[in-house]
Amino acid sequence: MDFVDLPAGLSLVEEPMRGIKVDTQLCTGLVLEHGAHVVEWTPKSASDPVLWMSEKSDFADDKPIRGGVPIVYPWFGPGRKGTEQPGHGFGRLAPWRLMSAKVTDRGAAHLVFQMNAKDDSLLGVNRYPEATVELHLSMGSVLQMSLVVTAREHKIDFEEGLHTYFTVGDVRKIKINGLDGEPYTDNLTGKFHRLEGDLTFDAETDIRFDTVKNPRIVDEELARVISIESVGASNVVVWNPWVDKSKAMPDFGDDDWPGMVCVEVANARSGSLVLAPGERHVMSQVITVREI
Ligand SMILES: O=P(O)(O)OC[C@H]1O[C@H](O)[C@H](O)[C@@H](O)[C@@H]1O
Repeated sequence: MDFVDLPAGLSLVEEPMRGIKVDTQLCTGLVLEHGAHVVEWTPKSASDPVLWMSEKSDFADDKPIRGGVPIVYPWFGPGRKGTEQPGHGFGRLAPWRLMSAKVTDRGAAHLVFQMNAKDDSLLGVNRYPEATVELHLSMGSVLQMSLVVTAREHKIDFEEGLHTYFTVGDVRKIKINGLDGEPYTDNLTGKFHRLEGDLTFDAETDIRFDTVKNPRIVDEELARVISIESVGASNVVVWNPWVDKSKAMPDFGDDDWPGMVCVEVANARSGSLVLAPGERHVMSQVITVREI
C-alpha cells in the first residue's frame, strides 16, 4: 500500500483496519489488507447492502472477520483430515499487500492484492512460500473476484473458497435456484442427497454441492435476485447457522441469522486442487444484483 499510488475514487483508511475505501460513480466498497477482505460492496443502484457484515465482528490481526467475503485458503473448514487449524486456513488471517490499484473512466475499481510472502510471523509457520496467492478484484456495478494461486518450486495440494455473506430480507422466505438436480453433502449429517427444485431454508443449513452450476438468490422481500457466477470452482457451499449456532458464535448476533446467507464458491474436499511447480489456477466469481 505504501508503494501504490491511489487514483481518484480510492482512499486509504485505517479503521476498522487498514484498507482501501472505494467510492466511484458505480459503487462504494471497502477492502482490508487483513485477509484481502472485501467488507463492503454496494452498487449505487442498490437500496440495501449486498454483502452482510456482523456488527459484532472482530477486527484484529489474529481473528477472522465475520461477514463480507472471507478468503478460504489453503484448507476449507478443518480441512480434509478434519484437524487443520486455523479453521478455513490462514488466508483470511494473513496480511495481504496491495500490488496495483486502478479506476476505469466508468468508475470500476481494479485492485490486486498478494498474500504477504514475507510475513509468516503471524501464525509462526512458514507456509506462504509454497505458492503465490493473489486476489484480483473488480468493483463496479458488478463485483468480480478471482483467487489466483501459482505453485512455486514444489507441487501443492489445497482447498479454497470465496466465502461470501449475502444480506437477505429473511432467509426463511428466500429461495436459491439454479441448483435443481445437483448432488450435495449435508455437512451436519455427512449424508449425500440430490436437490429437487429450489433450495429453501427451515433449519440450520450447511451443505456442499458438487456442481459447476451457478446459484441465484431470489429475494422477494428485498425485491432482488443476486446471481453468483463462477469459473474454476467445483463446489458451492450454502450456510445459515440458524438459532443455536448463532448463539454459540461470539462474533455473530443472536438474532442476526434471518438476515444473511452464505453462498460460497469453492474447491473443497473431493474438489481440492493439485498444482505442479509453476502451474496456476484461477477461481472466479462474478456477483450481479438485479431488481425484481
Ligand atoms: O465460523 P467460520 O470458521 O467462519 O465458518 C463458518 C461456516 O463456514 C462454512 O460455511 C462451513 O461449511 C461451515 O461449517 C462453517 O460453520
